[in-house]
Amino acid sequence: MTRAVVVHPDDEALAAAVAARLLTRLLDVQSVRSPVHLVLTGGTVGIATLAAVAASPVRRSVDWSSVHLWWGDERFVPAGHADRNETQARDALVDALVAESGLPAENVHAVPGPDTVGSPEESAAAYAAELARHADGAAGVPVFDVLLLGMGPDGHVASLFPGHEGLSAGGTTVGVHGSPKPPPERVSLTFEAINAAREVWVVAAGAGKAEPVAAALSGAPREEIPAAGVCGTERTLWLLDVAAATPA
Ligand SMILES: O=C(O)[C@H](O)[C@@H](O)[C@H](O)[C@H](O)COP(=O)(O)O
Repeated sequence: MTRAVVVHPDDEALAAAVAARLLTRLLDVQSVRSPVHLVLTGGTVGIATLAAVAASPVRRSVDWSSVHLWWGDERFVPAGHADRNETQARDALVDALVAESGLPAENVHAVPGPDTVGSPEESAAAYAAELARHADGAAGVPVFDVLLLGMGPDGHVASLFPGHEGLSAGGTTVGVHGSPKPPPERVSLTFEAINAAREVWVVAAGAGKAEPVAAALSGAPREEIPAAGVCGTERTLWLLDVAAATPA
């Protein structure tokens, strides 16, 4: 497994570069295997990256008919709610891929919300079952080709927060309560599921991320800095802007 850190001038350049890197990676993977499994993230930079993919002419080079989209975490709010990572991803890119680029609607694997299940735990169980239905590795999830993660100022990734019960959860998914980042109820992939990905890309921008970035890269305990606990089986990329890469 290799790890690399790539730094960009600012958040706009970062989102554009991650989009270009992602599209190129999808093309490279599709030249050797199919289907491709991509895990999306919420957050400012995560969604900006999807918007940059939508704006790129290279988007037309990808065979979206054999791509599956998943989420690393989801807020436990109803389908269509503005706070859902899915809603923001659909608005930025996903609905256009379904309407115009041949992405099958059934390949968009949304995490169930309170409009269809009764609790974050029920949602986590349903999402785990969907992941298992597409599993091709021993981990009970598809072997994700790229798993995108934003990172919070406390070092959280997905909805794995410092000191929270999700950090030690077994299995592939976990229901989260009392999230310090609103909304409080969420569903998240576990470290086990995240680290089954071939490539994990942590994307972070802004001075507020510099301290957890430095801590994660210097080996902080994942209980304190969850971002320190993510690792792709083949590669881990830290894709940053200068502000996030510059410790105070
Ligand atoms: O559901 C969420 O909120 C996201 O999945 C979360 O993990 C996000 O990626 C980070 O909090 C970074 O968000 P920003 O890029 O907006 O700081």
